[in-house]
Amino acid sequence: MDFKPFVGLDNEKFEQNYSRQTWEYLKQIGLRQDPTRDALEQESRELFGSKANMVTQRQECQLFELILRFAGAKNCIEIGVFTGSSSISIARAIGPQGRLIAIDVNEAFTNVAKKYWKQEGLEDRIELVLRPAVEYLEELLSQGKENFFDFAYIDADKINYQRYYDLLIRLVRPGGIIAIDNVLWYGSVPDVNVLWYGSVPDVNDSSPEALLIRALNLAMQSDPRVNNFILPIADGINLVYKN
Ligand SMILES: C[S@@+](CC[C@H](N)C(=O)[O-])C[C@H]1O[C@@H](n2cnc3c(N)ncnc32)[C@H](O)[C@@H]1O
Repeated sequence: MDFKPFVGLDNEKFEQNYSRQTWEYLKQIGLRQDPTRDALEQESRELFGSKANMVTQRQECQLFELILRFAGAKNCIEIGVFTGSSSISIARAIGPQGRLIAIDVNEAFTNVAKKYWKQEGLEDRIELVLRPAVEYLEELLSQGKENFFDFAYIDADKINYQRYYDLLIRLVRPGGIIAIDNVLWYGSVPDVNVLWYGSVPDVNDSSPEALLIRALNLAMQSDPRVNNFILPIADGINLVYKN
């Protein structure tokens, strides 16, 4: 694959100016206070230890909440619920008339999510599906749900990301949005073949996940069906608008 070198102006200067202090400020002041999320994160840590790092980060949740409110989204689908962080934001944003299909395979994780959905009065807006997501998305297509969803969030097993994208691009309506999490996969996705001011970055992860996400990001950049942008927050979100 040939890469075109980046020829636009860039903002590296600004990014380097974000000191540790600025990042702390952004975390403390740039995000809304959210006691439910405080409790959910603490409980996830107590119950599941380091797996709690899977919780979708607050800045992403906040961003989804705003995007969905702007878009007036009603029918949403999420792959990867864990203890409910992102589903709470989606369900809040879609309002009482909205519906979120939340898919996961782990009952212990989603029992925690259910507790917080109930506490927030969101349980009527969320349908939990405990099944492997590929199988369920295929079933939705066979039920005629093509072009049905306003928003889809992909945040589950990375190895199936391409399949999730291929299925969701059909299930989401034109004008709808797909958000894909972890598209930088902790910095392992940048490709050694992409030149950076004539030198190569010192990352070259060839794990199946890194290769797969790298290929997906690359293919999406010129996919005529969509318009997209990788946001460098959290572990990278590919925000995809279906044309
Ligand atoms: C990164 S976590 C999701 C985090 C969640 N979005 C949140 O807000 O905290 C990934 C989740 O994907 C689920 N998962 C893994 N493989 C799956 C599959 N094949 N189908 C559906 N869910 C799956 C896991 O059980 C786990 O809860």
